[in-house]
Amino acid sequence: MRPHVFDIPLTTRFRGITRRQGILLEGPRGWAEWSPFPEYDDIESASWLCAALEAATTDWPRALRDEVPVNAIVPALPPAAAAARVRASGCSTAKVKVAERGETLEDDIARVAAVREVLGKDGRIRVDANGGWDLQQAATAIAELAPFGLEYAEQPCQDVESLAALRRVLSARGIAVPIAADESIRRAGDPLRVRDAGAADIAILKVQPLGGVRRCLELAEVLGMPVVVSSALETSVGLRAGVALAAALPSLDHACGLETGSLLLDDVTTVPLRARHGRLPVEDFVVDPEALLRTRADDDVALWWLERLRRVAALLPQWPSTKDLT
Ligand SMILES: O=C(O)CCC(=O)C1=CC=C[C@@H](O)[C@@H]1C(=O)O
Ligand SMILES: [Mg+2]
Repeated sequence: MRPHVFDIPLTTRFRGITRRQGILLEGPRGWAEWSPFPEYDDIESASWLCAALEAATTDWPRALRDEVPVNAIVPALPPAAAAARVRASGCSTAKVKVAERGETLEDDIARVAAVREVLGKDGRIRVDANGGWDLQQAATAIAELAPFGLEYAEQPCQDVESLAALRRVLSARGIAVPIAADESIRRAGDPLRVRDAGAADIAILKVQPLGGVRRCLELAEVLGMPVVVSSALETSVGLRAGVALAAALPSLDHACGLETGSLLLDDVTTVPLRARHGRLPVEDFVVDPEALLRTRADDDVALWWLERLRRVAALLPQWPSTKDLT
């Protein structure tokens, strides 16, 4: 499997980064993406590599649908830019980033209000705080945002105990905003703690961090709560795995967070996975050799990623052979 290191600028800053980098690998069953965020250590990055191995060496589980609904993704932008993004997406659900460092609750309210204006009363809005609030701040912020109509609040606080406490506080105050867990599942030693602690109503599942499509299908079953399939900000190669998961889930009641291809300035397939009328097709892709050239990382970046891949592959007993990685 010859690795291709890619480096693609983002259209706008997202989760503190302005470029997306990673490795594409072509295996016997197709192309796979490995793109753990740069600050993740080797152990955490190993489950991302299990997901790539699955994509490269197996076929996707049987698809139960031929397209999947997606949400528009709204980074921490000023209200007018947030509104423009949602309008351009064609989606009737939007996920709005809130609790961004350096911003205030007023910024969040203005952004959510602008998105509600575009979507009208029938559109759905979910917010994602990435654990940026403590319990008190979360209770206040969700109470202020609830009148705009929230489908759910994703990872309002960092730890499982605070999420569980927040659910109790909201329910005692009669605020009917469901809580979704993202980092508390994908970055947790035990992803089932969220269920056992009563910390969430909805589970966010991301294929790469959770080790593959099949692993996510198993997790969805044992978690026993509605799931939302979401991306890890991948190229179309990585997004395809998310689509495969969304297509194979027995029930899919929520739009998926797989519209993030629109945040990349370039992509690697002949037809990039982009939403049309708020949906993505469940279709295979063709990698474009010219796009591979265009998106190729410079030597320093490539060396860093190849070295990282060698170290992390050495942690996986099932990895075919390190000499295949040159
Ligand atoms: O869920 C979506 O609509 C898009 C994906 C998304 O928001 C994220 C992808 C990758 C990293 C994260 O910071 C972020 C998230 O927290 O969900
Ligand atoms: Mg999230």
